[in-house]
Amino acid sequence: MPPGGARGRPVLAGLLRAFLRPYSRQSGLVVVLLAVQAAGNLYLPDLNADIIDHGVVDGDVGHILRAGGLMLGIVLALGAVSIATVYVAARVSMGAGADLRAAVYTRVRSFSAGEMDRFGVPSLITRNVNDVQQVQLFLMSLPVLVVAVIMSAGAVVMAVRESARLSLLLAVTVPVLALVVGVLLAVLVPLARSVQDRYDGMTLMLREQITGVRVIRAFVRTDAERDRFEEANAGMTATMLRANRIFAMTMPAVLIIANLSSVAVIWFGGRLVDGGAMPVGNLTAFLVYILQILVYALTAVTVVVLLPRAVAGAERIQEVLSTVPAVRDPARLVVPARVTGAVEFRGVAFGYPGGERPVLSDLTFELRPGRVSAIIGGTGSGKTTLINLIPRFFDATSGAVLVNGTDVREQEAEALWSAIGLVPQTSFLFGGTVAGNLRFGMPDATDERLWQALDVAQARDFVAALPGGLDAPVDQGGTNLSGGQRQRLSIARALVRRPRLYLFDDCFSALDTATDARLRAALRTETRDAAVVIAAQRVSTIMHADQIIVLDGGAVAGIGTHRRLLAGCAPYREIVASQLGAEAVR
Ligand SMILES: Nc1ncnc2c1ncn2[C@@H]1O[C@H](COP(=O)(O)OP(=O)(O)OP(=O)(O)O)[C@@H](O)[C@H]1O
Repeated sequence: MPPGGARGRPVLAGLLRAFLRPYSRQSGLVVVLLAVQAAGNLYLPDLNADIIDHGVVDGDVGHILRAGGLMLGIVLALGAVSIATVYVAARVSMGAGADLRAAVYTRVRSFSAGEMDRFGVPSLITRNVNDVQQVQLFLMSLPVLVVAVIMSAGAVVMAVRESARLSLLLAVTVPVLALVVGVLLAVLVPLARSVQDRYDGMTLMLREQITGVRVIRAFVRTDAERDRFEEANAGMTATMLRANRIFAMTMPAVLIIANLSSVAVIWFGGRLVDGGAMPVGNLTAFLVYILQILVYALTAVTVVVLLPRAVAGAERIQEVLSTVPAVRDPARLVVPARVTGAVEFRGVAFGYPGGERPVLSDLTFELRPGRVSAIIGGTGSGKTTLINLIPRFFDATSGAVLVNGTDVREQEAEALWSAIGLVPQTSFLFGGTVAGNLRFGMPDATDERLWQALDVAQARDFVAALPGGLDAPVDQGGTNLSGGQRQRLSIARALVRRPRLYLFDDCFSALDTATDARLRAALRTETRDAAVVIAAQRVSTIMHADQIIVLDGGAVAGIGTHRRLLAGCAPYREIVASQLGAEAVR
């Protein structure tokens, strides 16, 4: 069902109800203040009629001054009430909007890699920023809608009070107005929804084009991509223009109805006044009420037009809020007796959600503390997937992964992660300084500790050469550093924490062979008591490991030392021969 359909509106209403609940007292106050404003505004024309009928017509200057003074007092009081309303309403909508954003953020933070993949990062950002803003915008204009409804209904009542006979005119005006507004909305609502969809598409395209700008240039696709953008931009402009053109017709349409109604009121009202059936003051008041009905109907339209985008936003937000992360802490936590860094895979199989075939199958092995274990395999053989099962980024489809002798599914995630030093395949640095990045997992680490970690990661020289050294600035994503420098800082960041279990996911590939060798030699001493797991494609990186696990198509093809595997594992021999030459396998 499209956004804004029968399912969409309850989603928006439900979301508003839930997030306005903590502000129910302030919201109640806003409604009361709005009602006071409406009552005052409805009373003013009546008071004006009184001045005309009993002051002007009777020539009673005292009455005019008294009623005029009262009018002035009411107008001033209404001004004060209006300021108070805006203040409280703004606090409610800003507060509820902030809570909504925080709720989406907290939920996204609890997502496992599976949910992240399902939504996609750009979409999660748009939902947290743009969609929340749409809902907030609607929330901010809700008081206008409330006023419009109270005022229109009140003006009808007051008009009938002024003259029941003349009110028969309303039987014509109101349906005509309803028809015009109905037609406008029927055209505008789908257009507004289409603007929202195009806006989404445009955001996605821009994100892709800006992120991939180097690839676009390298493949000489600049013109083609510009055309794609211009086409989308023109489409969006055309839709918005159409919506605005129709919206622009609203004002003249309502004005025509207003003017025709005024003529009719004066025509028929004049006759009633002439015949003595209606005082002239009531006629003026009646005119004002009719105009109020029309003006507030117009205001309501401007708010209702925001509805489709808010509904679409609410649906997308609700989708995030109602997604339960597949990886969660268990109800009963098991705390491992000892944190040793030991890892055990027991008959583990894994398939990505929606994937046809399992990516890993029947994995059984141990990764022991004090030893370097390597995982080697061709591209796509499942090395990263295997590593990701250890910190429980995904859960095994069958079998069990044990860390520190306990199933990872039974442990508290934060406790599990604090025992692990992970260096991902693609290093990621945060905007800030070198020291800020290194202290990411251990905020109170001393400078000495940072330099020690940089030493092991073979990064001391380049950091020392940076202006500012440890305080040298790092751009978001580490874009002001080379791939190898990023990689080494990312390794140092893991070392600073001195965890019991290191997971190096193919992170030595950006280093030249000599640096790679020096780094691994230094690592040996630094990580003496910890369990070290290195996933790699390069044989030279892992050949000296205590234990090498050969992955082939997601299954274990052999486990052993370099020497033993050369003797008895054909897939390993193939890998070695392809990288080091036939000589190496003789
Ligand atoms: N998020 C994902 N969703 C679906 N399938 C995935 C996902 N990530 C990886 N795969 C698939 O799982 C398989 C194993 O991928 P994985 O990244 O674990 O391999 P790898 O051995 O680390 O490869 P490389 O050395 O190229 O990094 C591949 O066939 C890949 O297409």
